Amino acid sequence: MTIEVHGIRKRFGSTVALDGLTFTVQPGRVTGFVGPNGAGKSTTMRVILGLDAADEGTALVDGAPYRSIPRPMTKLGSLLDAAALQPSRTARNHLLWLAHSQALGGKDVDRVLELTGLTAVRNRRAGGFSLGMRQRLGIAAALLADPPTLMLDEPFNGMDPDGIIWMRGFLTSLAAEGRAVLVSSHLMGELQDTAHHLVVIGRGRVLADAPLPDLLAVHGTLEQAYVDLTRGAVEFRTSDETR
Ligand SMILES: Nc1ncnc2c1ncn2[C@@H]1O[C@H](COP(=O)(O)OP(=O)(O)OP(=O)(O)O)[C@@H](O)[C@H]1O
Repeated sequence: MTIEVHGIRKRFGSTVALDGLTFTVQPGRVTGFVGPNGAGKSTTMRVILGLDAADEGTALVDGAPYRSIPRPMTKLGSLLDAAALQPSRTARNHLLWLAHSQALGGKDVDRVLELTGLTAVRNRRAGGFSLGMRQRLGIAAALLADPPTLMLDEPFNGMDPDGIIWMRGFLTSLAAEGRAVLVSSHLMGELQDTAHHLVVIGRGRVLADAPLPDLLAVHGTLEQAYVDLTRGAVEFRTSDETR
C-alpha cells in the first residue's frame, strides 16, 4: 500500500506552495519528509488528505483519492495537528468519538491507548495534556483503524527525551510491520536514527528522493545533507546562518 503524489501544483494567491511535486511513499519503511519552513510539507499532507485541493496533479492512497475511500481511516491514519481536539473530552472519549465515526468500538480504543502508552491517563481531560501527550493521542487516533499507511506531521515536537526514544522505536516497528510511514520533521538527528528513506523538498519542489544510506554516503550526516540540499531553497535565513 503506497501514497503516490504526482505532479502536484498548489498556489495560494500569488504564493506557489507546491510546484510539481512527485514522490511515492513505499510500504515497509519510514520515509522522512523534510524541508525549510514554508517548503510545502504540510500543504502536501493536506492535499493528500483532500483538505486542500491541488490545482494540478494527483495524490493517491492505495491507488485512490483519499476522499473517495469509504472508511478512509482504515487505509491511511494521519496526524496533522496534535492540538486539534476538543479539550473537555477525556482521552478515551476523544478516541471513542472518532472510533464510532469509523464503525469501530471500545476495544480498538483500548488497543491504541495501550500502544501509545496512554492507558493510565485515559480518563483525564485531553485539554490538560502536554504537547508530548497530545502527540501520543494524535498517533493513537491515527492507528485506530489499524491502517497500512501513516502520515505524521512533526510527531517529535514537544516530546521529552523518553518520548523521543519511544517515538523512534515506535515508528520503526510500524514500518517493520509492513506499513508505509511518512513523517515530517525538522529534527535531522531523530530522522537519521529512524528514517529509511528521505524526501527533501524546497519551495514546493523535490530536491532529493533517496535512501538514507545514499545520502549519508555523500554528505556524512543527514544534517549536512539537509544543509547542502536546501541551500538556495530557504525563504527565511538570517545573515549569520548564511555565512
Ligand atoms: N492557507 C494558506 N493560505 C496562504 N498561504 C498558505 C496557506 N497554507 C500554506 N501557505 C503557504 O504555502 C507555503 C507552504 O507552506 P507549508 O505550511 O506547506 O510549509 P511547511 O513546509 O509545512 O512549513 P513549516 O516547516 O514551517 O511547517 C508557504 O509559503 C505558506 O505561507
